[in-house]
Amino acid sequence: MLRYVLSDSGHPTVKMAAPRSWALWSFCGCGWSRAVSGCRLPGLRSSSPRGPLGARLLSQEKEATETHFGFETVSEEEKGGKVYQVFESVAKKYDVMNDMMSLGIHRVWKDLLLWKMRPFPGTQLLDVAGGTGDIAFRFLNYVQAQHQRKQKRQLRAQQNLSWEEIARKYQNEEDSLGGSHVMVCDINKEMLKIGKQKARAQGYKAGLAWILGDAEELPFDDNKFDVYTIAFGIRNVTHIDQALQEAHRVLKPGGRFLCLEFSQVNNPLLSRLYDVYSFQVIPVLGEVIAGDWKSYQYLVESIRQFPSQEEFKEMIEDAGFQKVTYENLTSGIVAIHSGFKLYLR
Ligand SMILES: COc1cc(O)cc(C/C=C(\C)CC/C=C(\C)CC/C=C(\C)CC/C=C(\C)CC/C=C(\C)CC/C=C(\C)CC/C=C(\C)CC/C=C(\C)CC/C=C(\C)CCC=C(C)C)c1O
Ligand SMILES: C[S@@+](CC[C@H](N)C(=O)[O-])C[C@H]1O[C@@H](n2cnc3c(N)ncnc32)[C@H](O)[C@@H]1O
Repeated sequence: MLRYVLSDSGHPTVKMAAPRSWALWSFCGCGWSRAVSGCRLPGLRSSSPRGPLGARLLSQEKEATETHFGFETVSEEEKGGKVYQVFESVAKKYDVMNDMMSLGIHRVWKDLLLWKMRPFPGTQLLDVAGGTGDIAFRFLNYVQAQHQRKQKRQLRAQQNLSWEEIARKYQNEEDSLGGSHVMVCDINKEMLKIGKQKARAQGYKAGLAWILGDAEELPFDDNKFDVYTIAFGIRNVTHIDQALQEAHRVLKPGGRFLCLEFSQVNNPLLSRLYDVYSFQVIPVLGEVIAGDWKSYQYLVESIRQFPSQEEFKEMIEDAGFQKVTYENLTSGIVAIHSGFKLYLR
C-alpha cells in the first residue's frame, strides 16, 4: 500500500462540514423525483447560547436536531435508537438477506473493497460498523494467503534446506498473519454476536477482535490504525461528518480511509429497474425471509437519502482527508470512496 506524503506546499485543514442535504422523494410509478429538498446548517453541538444571537442559534439548533430515518423526519436523538432496533431485528437474517437482495453480488463488492485495500503484512485495520464480520473475514483471508505466498517464495529460494530446517521455519512462524490485525467495531450487540458466532464456526481466532462502539465517538486513541473501513454502515450514522472526523483522528498519518456504500445509479434504465426492485421486491423479501418489512423499507429509503458520490467526496475532504477518489460498482448502485490522512514531510 502506497503511503503518500504532502509536499511542503499546502496542508490539510478541517473545514466546517458541508451542509447536509436532504430530499423527500415521490415515487409515481415511473420513477423517483425529488419532491422536496433542502439543506441544513451543520449540526450545532454547542451548549445553548443566550440573547438574540442565542435565539437564532437555538432555532438553528432545533432545525439542526431534525434528521431523516429513511423518508421519515425524526429528531437526531431518535434516529440512533431506531437504527439500533433495525439491526437488532434483522441480525439473525442479515447475511442470508444480503445474498437474496443483491443476488449474491454484495460478495463481489466486498471482495473488490479488499482488492482495492491491498493490505500489506502487519496492517492494523479498523472495520467500523463491521456487523457480522464480512470485511474482517475477507481481510484475514487476504493477509493469510499473502503470508503463505511469501513463505513459499522464501522456502523455494532456500531449496537446499534440510527437511528439519524447513519444518523448523514453519514451526517458528508463530504469526501466520504477518502481524496483521483487524478490530471490528459496531454499535449493535446483536450484530456483533452473530459475527462472533460466524468467526467461531469458520475457525477465525488470531488477528481478530470485536468491540462495541459508536462511529461518531470511537473508543480508540489518535493515530492508531493503518486502514479504516466502513461498509454499508455510514448511511445509518446520524452525524456523518462526525464519523468522518473520527475516522481521520484514529488513522495513522499516511493511513487510508475506505468506504463501501450505496450511491447514485448513473444509468437511467437501470435506475428505474433498481427503483422498482428496491421498493416492490426488497421489502417483500424482508417480510418473507426476515419477517420485517419495515426494516427493509428503511434500507431502500435510506439508500435514496444518502449523498451522491460527489457530495460524499466533499464531506470526506471536509473531514481532512486528501487524495479523495471514488469508484462506481454496478453502475453506481454502490461506490467505494477512498481517502488518505496525509502527513507533512
Ligand atoms: C436494514 O438494513 C440492512 C439490512 C440488511 O440485511 C442488509 C443491509 C446492507 C445491504 C446489502 C449489503 C445489500 C442490499 C442489496 C440491495 C439494496 C439490492 C442491490 C441490488 C442489486 C445488486 C441488483 C440490482 C437489481 C436491479 C438492477 C433491478 C433488476 C432486478 C433483477 C435483475 C432481479 C429481479 C428479481 C426479481 C424481481 C425476482 C424477485 C427476487 C428474488 C426472489 C430474490 C432472488 C434471489 C436469489 C436468486 C438468490 C441469490 C443468492 C445468491 C446468488 C447466493 C450467492 C451465494 C454464493 C455465491 C455462495 C442493510 O443496510
Ligand atoms: C448494513 S450493516 C453493515 C455490516 C457490515 N459492514 C457488512 O458490510 O456486512 C450496518 C451496520 O452498521 C452498524 N451501525 C449503525 N450505526 C452505527 C454507528 N453509529 N456506529 C457503529 N456502527 C453502526 C449497525 O449496527 C450494522 O451492524
